[in-house]
Amino acid sequence: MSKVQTNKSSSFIGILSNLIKAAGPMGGRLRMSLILILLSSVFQGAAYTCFYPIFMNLSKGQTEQVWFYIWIALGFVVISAICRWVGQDYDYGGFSSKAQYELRKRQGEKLREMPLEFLSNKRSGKWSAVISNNVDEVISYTITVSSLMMYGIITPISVGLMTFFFDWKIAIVILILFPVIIPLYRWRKPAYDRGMYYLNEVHSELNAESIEFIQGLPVLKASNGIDRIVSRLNKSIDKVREVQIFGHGKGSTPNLIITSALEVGMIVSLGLGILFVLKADSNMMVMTALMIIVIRFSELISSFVPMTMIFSLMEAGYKQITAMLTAPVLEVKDQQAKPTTYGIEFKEVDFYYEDAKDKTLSNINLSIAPKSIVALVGPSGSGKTTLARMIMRYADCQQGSISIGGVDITSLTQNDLLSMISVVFQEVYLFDDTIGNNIRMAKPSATQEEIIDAAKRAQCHDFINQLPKGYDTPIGDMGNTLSGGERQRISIARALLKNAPIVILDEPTSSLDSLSELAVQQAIDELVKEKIVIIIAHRLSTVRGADKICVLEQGCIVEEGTHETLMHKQEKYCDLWEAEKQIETLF
Ligand SMILES: Nc1ncnc2c1ncn2[C@@H]1O[C@H](COP(=O)(O)OP(=O)(O)OP(=O)(O)O)[C@@H](O)[C@H]1O
Repeated sequence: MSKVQTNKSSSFIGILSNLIKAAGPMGGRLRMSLILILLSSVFQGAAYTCFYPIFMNLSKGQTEQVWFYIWIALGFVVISAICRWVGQDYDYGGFSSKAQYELRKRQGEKLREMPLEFLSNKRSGKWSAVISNNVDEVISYTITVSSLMMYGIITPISVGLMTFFFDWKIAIVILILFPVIIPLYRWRKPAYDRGMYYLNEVHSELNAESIEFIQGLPVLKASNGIDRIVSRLNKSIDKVREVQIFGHGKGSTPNLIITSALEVGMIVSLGLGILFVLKADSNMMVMTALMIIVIRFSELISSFVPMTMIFSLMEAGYKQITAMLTAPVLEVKDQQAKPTTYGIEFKEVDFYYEDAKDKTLSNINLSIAPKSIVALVGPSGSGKTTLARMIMRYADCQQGSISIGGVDITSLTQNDLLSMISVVFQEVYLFDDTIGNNIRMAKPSATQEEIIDAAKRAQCHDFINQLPKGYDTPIGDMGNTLSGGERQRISIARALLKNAPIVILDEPTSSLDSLSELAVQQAIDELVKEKIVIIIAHRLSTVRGADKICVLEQGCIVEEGTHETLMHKQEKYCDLWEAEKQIETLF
């Protein structure tokens, strides 16, 4: 995730303008709602200000004037209420939900454009937190929080300013409060922002760890590896606790200081008011009105302080959303049409993962002829999977180029590029849908006959037919009753339906028993007919017949050729082959 500026704090107006930006196409409606709520708080202030003439005229016994100002006050209250109702229509009129919907759609599109490298396990937890939690924080509460803040600050300021019409000394007494609150608020805001930013970060991390933990639970239980992951999860939970304790410690004291300063300020206001009355500089009735107003303000202003922290939380969420929406995407440079031939060419390719210290692939030069089978072999971590992923533009290489049919893959749209490639992974992901729809995913327009044909060729038609609802059986209803081999054959049926000219096989049979392996191998044989095949293999015996075998070591291709030529050379490949034979004789 790109770095978020934690040191730069926005002003109140700056945050509002960011929230308006986050609302996207609903931003105009939000701006109007905020203006209406601002007007509502000003008219509320005007209604309070009417207390002065009401009380002044009451003391003079001028009943008509009293009624006149009561009606004016009522008028202001009604206007204030109308502005508030229309303003809050942003929430109850469904605009806020629409803004969330649009923002999440924008994020979904962004995810599609991001390099797959950005969607690795660790980050997917972060992105899921941004899409679910941050969008909710930033959009759902904008009106509620902004209203409380405006009524807490704009209403008292308006009363203070309007009081000048009646008694300038009392007006100054009211406005004295604000030079106290505003610097205190400005002093604390960067710390609140930082606290909320870190809270956001540790929540995202916790989200990522929880997802990984839940998804990996069956494997973890089986492999006795649960303690290690639980300790990672616990570490994330501890971090959240630490940040919360730190935040509460840092936040509570200044909050208490601000709230106490306000209370003292109000008592000072009243004291000064009484002093003016005693010195006969001010009217007793103006003083009575001031007391009512100040008591009412204490409620309004006290809600302002906690709201500032929620505002910081919203700002932190906004920064995460912005970081996501501005994350780098896979750009299509000099867009070109999809090629008609599919030979693959790596030219002097260097690649390193964002967080890696060394190159993962170094100076890769590789030609894969149309309709040929190329096997990638080598020790674990040598870069086989990374090399194969580069063909799908998992991420862009930092040096060199990769082309298909003479067209640089960076000149192809993602749809065009991915339409040419089928991948069969070791781990099969089946979506929470019916078996038929899981196969159809590869070609949404496919007819039922095409799906059945693909399933037959992938050796899975018979077991699907035996299920109570056949192809309409929901995957979710089956729990874990599908075997690894059956899941793998469904994924091969998907690839067969897609009928892409390039097939990448990422050790699809390595975790299967020999019976399943045989069925899956038959399905693979059907899939790879007349295709370019790139196969990542641990067991050399499975790729003996490949047209080209590339041996990788520390990100470099150190040998390439057929099985026979490499055996003849008696170097790296030959050593790996001999080692494999020795292991086989042990079992
Ligand atoms: N998403 C990633 N971010 C950072 N480093 C990664 C990532 N994926 C792989 N690596 C690192 O890149 C190197 C090559 O990994 P890769 O998976 O390509 O090797 P491999 O030969 O396919 O290994 P294996 O046979 O164990 O699957 C390893 O050091 C690995 O830790």
